[in-house]
Amino acid sequence: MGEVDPAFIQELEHRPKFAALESQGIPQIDLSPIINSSTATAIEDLVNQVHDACKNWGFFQVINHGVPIEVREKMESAAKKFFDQPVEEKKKVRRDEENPFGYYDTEQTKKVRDWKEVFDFKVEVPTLIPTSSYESNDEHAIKYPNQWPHHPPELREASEEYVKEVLKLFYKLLELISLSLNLTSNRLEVFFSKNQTSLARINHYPPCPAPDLALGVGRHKDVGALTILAQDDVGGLEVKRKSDGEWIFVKPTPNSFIVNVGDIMTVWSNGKYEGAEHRAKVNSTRERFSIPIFFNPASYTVVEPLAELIDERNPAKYESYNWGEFLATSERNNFKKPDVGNIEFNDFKKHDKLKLDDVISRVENVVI
Ligand SMILES: O=C(O)CCC(=O)C(=O)O
Ligand SMILES: [Fe+2]
Repeated sequence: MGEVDPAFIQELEHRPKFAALESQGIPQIDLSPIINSSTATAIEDLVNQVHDACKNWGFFQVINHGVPIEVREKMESAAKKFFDQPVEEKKKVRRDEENPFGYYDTEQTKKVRDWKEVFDFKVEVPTLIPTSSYESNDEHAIKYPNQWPHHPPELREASEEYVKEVLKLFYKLLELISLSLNLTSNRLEVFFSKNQTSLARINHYPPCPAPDLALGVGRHKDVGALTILAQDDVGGLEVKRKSDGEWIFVKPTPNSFIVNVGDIMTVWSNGKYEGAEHRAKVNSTRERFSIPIFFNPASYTVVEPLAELIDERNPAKYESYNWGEFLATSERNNFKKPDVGNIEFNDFKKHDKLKLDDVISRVENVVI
């Protein structure tokens, strides 16, 4: 084991294989028909592709998405400059009990340390996180600002510009997903129109002396509605294929984004679209960066299967739950209770008969 702290070592069955499968990768979807306002048939075809990808994989990759390459490059270069600094500098903006956003390097997934350091910031500022009750008028809601480092000075502007562009892509995808569920095109947008709690994260995976024993991020599903991820050309992301449970390597495609369905979308769609487990491998020679944005609704949102998608023949498969309650508990517990277990989203499935309180006591490390 040599230089790697045992806290990073994965159980044998969860260690990465180095000849991971690349064939039959996640679907690639060309978004040019919506960027260039195309014919109804082209849009319909796109909607079908989105439907199949969300249903069969929970993951897809988009090209010709409309996010300007210069905006992404600026963001990536500022991110690299930030992480290139000594750890004492980065810790000047570390997350703590006062503010859950900023720099962090001791995250665990399923009780095993991730081989990574992150910088988190909110998409909408200030973000309202409720403390005591979970209503829209919660007087005790804390308004968290983002913490920006002095160096590099351009990180803030580059990040804000990047988020602005990816948000446009997000709304287009939301429309396509709504249509693919036979809903009106703006059905899901309303959940994000005010006080969205979306989180942007820069993941930095340094080279690791034991990439066969540790993971950059252990296996997990994202808990929000939808994630849009930019990965660099190093590669490391693997998705668990639903059809046979094999881990599939997502080959980096220049200037593409990876899109994946989160647990909230699973509930809204009443299980039609279920997110897939994924993880990130590390390697011994090259550092790797990835930038996910986790799109989440307002904290007072009651997450439940959409009325249009349930009837007598298709009853609700999930208990409803309050996103703010989930969020407040997980954000606090992220740094206060390192030793409890992860929320597993299936805990909300009706047949499990578990309520939020049962699972909150097991929150450890929820990516929100
Ligand atoms: O780095 C990656 O490719 C995946 C990161 C991820 O899944 C996450 O941060 O939730
Ligand atoms: Fe993830």
